Amino acid sequence: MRKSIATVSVSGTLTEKLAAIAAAGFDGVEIFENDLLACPLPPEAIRARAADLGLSIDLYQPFRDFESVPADLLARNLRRAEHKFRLMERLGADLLLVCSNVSPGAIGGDDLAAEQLRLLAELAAGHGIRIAYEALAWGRHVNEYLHAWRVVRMADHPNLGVCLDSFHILSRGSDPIGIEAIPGEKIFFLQLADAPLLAMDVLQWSRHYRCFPGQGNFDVSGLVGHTLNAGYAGPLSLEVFNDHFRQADTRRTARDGMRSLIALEDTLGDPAAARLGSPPGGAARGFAHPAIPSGFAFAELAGTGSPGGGTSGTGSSGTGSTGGGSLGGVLAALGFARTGTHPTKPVELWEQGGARLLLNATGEAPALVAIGLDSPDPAGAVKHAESLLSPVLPRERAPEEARLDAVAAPDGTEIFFCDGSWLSDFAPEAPVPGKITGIDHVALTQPWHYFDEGELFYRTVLGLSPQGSLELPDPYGLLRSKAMSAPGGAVRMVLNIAQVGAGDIPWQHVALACDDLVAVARRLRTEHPELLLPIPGNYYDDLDARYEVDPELRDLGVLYDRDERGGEFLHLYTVTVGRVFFEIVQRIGGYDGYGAANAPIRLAVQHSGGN
Ligand SMILES: O=C(O)c1ccc(O)c(O)c1
Ligand SMILES: [Mg+2]
Repeated sequence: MRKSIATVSVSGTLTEKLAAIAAAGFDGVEIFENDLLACPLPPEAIRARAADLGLSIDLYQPFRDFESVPADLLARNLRRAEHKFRLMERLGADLLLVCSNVSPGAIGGDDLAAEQLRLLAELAAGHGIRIAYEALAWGRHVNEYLHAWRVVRMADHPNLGVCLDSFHILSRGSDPIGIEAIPGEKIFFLQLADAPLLAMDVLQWSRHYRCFPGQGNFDVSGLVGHTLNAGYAGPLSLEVFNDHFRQADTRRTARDGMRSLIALEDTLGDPAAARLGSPPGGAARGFAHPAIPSGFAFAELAGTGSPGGGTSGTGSSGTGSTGGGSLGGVLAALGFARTGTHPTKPVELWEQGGARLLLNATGEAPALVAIGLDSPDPAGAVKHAESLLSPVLPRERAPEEARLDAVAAPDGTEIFFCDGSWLSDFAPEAPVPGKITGIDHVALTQPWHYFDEGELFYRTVLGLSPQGSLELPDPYGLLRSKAMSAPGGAVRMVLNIAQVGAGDIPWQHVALACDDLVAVARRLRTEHPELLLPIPGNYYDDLDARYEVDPELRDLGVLYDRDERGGEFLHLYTVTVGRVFFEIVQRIGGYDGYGAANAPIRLAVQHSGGN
């Protein structure tokens, strides 16, 4: 299907927007009036610019507060429309979006609205222009899409149809099945936006929190399915008002919008996937995906060598971090052993149980740089990622080394798709037995303004489903956090926003699973107490008040959480090395969360180191 986007959806000047939209591969644009008014180019030059870029101008918008007005105002509105039609002729646009009147002075009654819209359509016809009437969710009288359709049907003019906008329909909880009752040729345009579920005034919600399909909680793909069933053959057009997008990189946002439409189309191609669409508040929507990862193959940490040698990164902030400790030293203290080295690269394999960590001696401050995922079809996974505009990373490798395909996540983390053959490069010794059984999850910081892009990437490229979104208090602000997981929790990722208040949150972490956290904590407390993040006594006083937990947790610095079903979570944190720290977790009784209630305690200690 043709893909379009409203210029209001991305940052920049009109010419910057057009260039970015074309570069992202869109076929057309909706020109938002403010962008045109502020543009120094005359309409003819904008038309030529769009044509040079291969973009059609699919719609001009919005035309406001036209219908349901007293006679004197109608005359003025028709004059205003006449000016816009002449502008559109110069621009080469033949579809005008008219949104339902929001003015308190608008007069009720469908007869009047229909009669006046009919006059407008007749005037438009003289210019070869058509009118797409859109019910704004906060329209004074017309605020439901089926109401807009009734008015359009009553007006009965070939140059008048409806514009459907997924936000206005789904934000009001209207059932989109009714779209199928509208003849496809009377649906002149389809605008798409998703949004997170928020209990707030619908106008504020629409103007600040819309996002691309797949980034929020609406079943946009289900709505598109109904619209196609009705016979709609026009473009899928993104129309997103979002405070972050307005500040983000123009090209990056346009590309992300394109990714969302490609992923949405994937769900349409597969009726079963389309049916996975969830109602507001329901479970995650599924995207068609060839190869959902089945586990963590490894996490790769850059920066340090072994405990004895190599570079050792130092903690960035004085407290809550090891002074000059190396990642290898921390891993050894956690019970990991170096089981292999790469034949051609300064990379070591460290293992314990099913947990595999690569230490890559790059000489930089320690950081989590890559994640290996076990994939049932690595080549298919990369092709899928490429189809969703993710950059595939070039790899240098010796001919005898295993082929490893990787793509870059929005935060720069390299994501490898693995089939197991990579391990033979390291010729590993048998891993030492230990209490740690595997990687439970990794937590990555997303760049400021690109949180939604991160979610869409993990959802569509990796096939993970969002588990829930949280805002966690931090001493200097609020940390936005979202957990994503593969079925059964085989792969779990936590996305955190990278900026709180004025400062960056630089940390990433790897959480390791174990079956006996108390035993791990006892050993650390005895042998390496300096590695344990100190947890305030006040936390344990509160824990005592809420739950009857073993008093030993306080001595060991182990944190605790319990879910409504009685599932329990025991976890501890190490101090930070460079940008990285480790968490060790034990899930009991089907606990499926991440100890979010305890994260603010950790953040405060990491920031202040107990001051
Ligand atoms: O917020 C608005 O005013 C507005 C304008 C035009 C649209 O198409 C829309 O969905 C909302
Ligand atoms: Mg709209």
